[in-house]
Amino acid sequence: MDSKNRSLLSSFGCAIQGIYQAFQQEANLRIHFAAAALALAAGFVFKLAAGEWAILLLTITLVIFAELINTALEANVNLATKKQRPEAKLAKDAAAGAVLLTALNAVLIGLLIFGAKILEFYR
Ligand SMILES: Nc1ncnc2c1ncn2[C@@H]1O[C@H](COP(=O)(O)OP(=O)(O)OP(=O)(O)O)[C@@H](O)[C@H]1O
Repeated sequence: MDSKNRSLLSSFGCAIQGIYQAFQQEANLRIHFAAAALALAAGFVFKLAAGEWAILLLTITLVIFAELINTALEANVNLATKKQRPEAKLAKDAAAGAVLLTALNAVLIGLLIFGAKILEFYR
């Protein structure tokens, strides 16, 4: 294997390791993965259409993406300073706000996709 392919493979390995480490350390990320698993299972139960699957997968990816960026940013801030700094607070709170927005969006998308189907199921 040439060095370019090896470094591509090792970058991929680092990325997977990053997701795994964040999963181990961040309770919120575990909650997002659990919610994603539930939503995917519900998708199979309710036999979603292709367009609905696309929106659901995009929504799940967006939440997990935001939580991973939030984790990376938190680690970076903690590395940069151990002191209480307004800039550190802004960085952490803005990143947490980004996660909150994606999570609220996910709840709305979940209601739009599954709300009517669940009501129909119980009718
Ligand atoms: N160095 C700092 N300077 C000023 N405020 C900080 C600093 N570190 C953290 N904070 C504030 O304290 C809050 C909690 O910080 P913490 O590092 O525990 O992260 P968190 O947002 O609780 O994330 P998690 O629970 O996922 O680790 C932050 O949202 C921020 O408002």
